[in-house]
Amino acid sequence: MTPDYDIALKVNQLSLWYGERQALNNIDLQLPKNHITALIGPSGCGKSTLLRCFNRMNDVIDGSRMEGEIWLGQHAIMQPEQDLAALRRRVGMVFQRPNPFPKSIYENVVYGLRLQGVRDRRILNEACERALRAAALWSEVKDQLGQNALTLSTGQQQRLVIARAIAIEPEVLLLDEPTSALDPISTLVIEELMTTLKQHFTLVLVTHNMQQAARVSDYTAFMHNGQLVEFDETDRIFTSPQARRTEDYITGRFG
Ligand SMILES: Nc1ncnc2c1ncn2[C@@H]1O[C@H](COP(=O)(O)OP(=O)(O)OP(=O)(O)O)[C@@H](O)[C@H]1O
Repeated sequence: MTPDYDIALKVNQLSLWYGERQALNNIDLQLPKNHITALIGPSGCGKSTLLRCFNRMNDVIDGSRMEGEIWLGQHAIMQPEQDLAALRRRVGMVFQRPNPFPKSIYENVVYGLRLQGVRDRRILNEACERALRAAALWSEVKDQLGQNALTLSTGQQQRLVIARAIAIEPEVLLLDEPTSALDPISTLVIEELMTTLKQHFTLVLVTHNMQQAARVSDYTAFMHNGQLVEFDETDRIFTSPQARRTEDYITGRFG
């Protein structure tokens, strides 16, 4: 069946092994453009592994091996000759713990543009402001752009890292438990931010927090033992899941 939304990422029969251990088992999935998809499931089910496939981060893990296809738009990203730097310009990533560079706020945000060879100060300044505004951080830091990023609070650092990721205008933003190191207020700020960012980007969110998945995501994929058990609109996953395993998980019977 053809879905009634545009597809940003398409996964066909994807399997992944770490050595002998199979971590992903024959995943088929289509992630809608300009929406937030949450990946949920019990610890060790393969959420982060699947997320890391989308920018080929698993490549650096010794002994990992993948089969299947992933399409970013019209572009197959699994070929050995894939330029990984080019892929990661199109697919940005934010981790559990904010990881700003020990540089100024400004230099953190324009880092990716500088790597691309952008030298024009006016272009860098505009991109910096645009990204910080989009990351809901501009009003807090606009008078201290030269300050070391490590002096910001953890919640501000996470928004800075998001600004750094979106400054180079990727198509997809991968978020691996982006609020698990944050207090409840900073968590809410990031959740609101995610819902505004989807106007411009496709977001994929790994979260342990089912309330968070229910609050912010449009679609939810429930994984178990390396399999994709169910993918649907978030409301349907949480109100009328089709699979018994999904129901057991969301009602707290396991995981
Ligand atoms: N670098 C690695 N080397 C070997 N095995 C790994 C590696 N990373 C993950 N695994 C294994 O792959 C399986 C899936 O792990 P993954 O981290 O993707 O799950 P997860 O659902 O994100 O878990 P969690 O919610 O605890 O973060 C687990 O059995 C894990 O032990």
